[in-house]
Amino acid sequence: MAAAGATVGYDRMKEVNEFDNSKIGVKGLSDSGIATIPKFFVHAPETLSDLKSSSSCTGIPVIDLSGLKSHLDRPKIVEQIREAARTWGFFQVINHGVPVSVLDETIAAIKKFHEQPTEVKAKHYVREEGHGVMYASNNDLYRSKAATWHDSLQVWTSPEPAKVEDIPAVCQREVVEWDMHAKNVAETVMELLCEGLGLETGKFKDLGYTDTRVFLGHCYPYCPQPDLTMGIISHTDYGVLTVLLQNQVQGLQVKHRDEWVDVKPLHGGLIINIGDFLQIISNDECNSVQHRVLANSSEEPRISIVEFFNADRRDESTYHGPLPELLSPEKPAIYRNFTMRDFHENFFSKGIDGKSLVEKLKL
Ligand SMILES: O=C(O)CCC(=O)C(=O)O
Ligand SMILES: [Fe+2]
Repeated sequence: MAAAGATVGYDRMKEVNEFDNSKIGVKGLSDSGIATIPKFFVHAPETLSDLKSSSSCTGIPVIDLSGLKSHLDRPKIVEQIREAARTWGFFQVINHGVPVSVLDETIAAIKKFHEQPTEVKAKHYVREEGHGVMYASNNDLYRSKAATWHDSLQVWTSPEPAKVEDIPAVCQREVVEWDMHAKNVAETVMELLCEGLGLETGKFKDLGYTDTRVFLGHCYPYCPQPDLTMGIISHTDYGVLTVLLQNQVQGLQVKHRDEWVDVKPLHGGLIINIGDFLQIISNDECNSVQHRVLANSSEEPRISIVEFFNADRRDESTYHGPLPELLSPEKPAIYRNFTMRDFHENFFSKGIDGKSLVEKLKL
């Protein structure tokens, strides 16, 4: 008898391989006009039963950075960021210094990349994570239980930057420029977080957290059966901090007080979220929160630009852990010390979903 859920004669791995080898991505499937999605995209009933946003709350905090240079406003901004990092783990910043025209141009360039004909994009289609440029559908296609409805262009920008000529021509200038803008915003936010946590000025910058970066340009094309799959499954980001830019197509949700809350598009805003690494070294003063993207039911593709900031993974032997400055007899360490080797082994063994990285390092 076949196992529950399995269909006699269905060879999942064969279908996944055929899809991967075709290099058409979900954008290609969507453009072909299919009315039903291939079975390997269909998620388990537990995932699908919980797809609607259940919260009536207005959404993640929006923090205006325009008063940063004012001695009166700065302490208020520091407090807002500290509070948002602790409670929501997600917030939007406005008046962050990056011109809105740059946000629009970056989104447009990534959209253009994904809208090129398959044969043009196929030249970049590879599965070699960790360096250079990689365009693929579902970075975790061979590790996940079910595939999700998105394709991504991934560019490693620092400390070992991809060769500029390897970045697709339609978005080369925009990717390189965005990397610098995202770095500036991350430096500002990390500095404000340092202030809020009572850490020495420049602590996160000195630790090199804005020098280790990966750029991702996701595309969530129209999905004909959005109730059967996901855009990206629920996960936490594993690094220090993420800077996220989205177009006007809704889909991102964050978990807050056990409910899914929509992150509504805010033109001109940039979303910031805390990763597992920062939750651990801040000894839970900052929170790395579960988030996910619903499969896109609108004709317009959802585009998001994600820049991950992390500790330098080349140094495998230095120990990281809760910062001693944040510990006291009342607030003892919640996590054990770890090396980046430990951290990455744990990350890749867990797959993208689950909260287990933080859990595994708990004392
Ligand atoms: O597309 C988005 O808005 C979120 C993407 C995301 O969570 C990720 O790449 O880790
Ligand atoms: Fe994420």
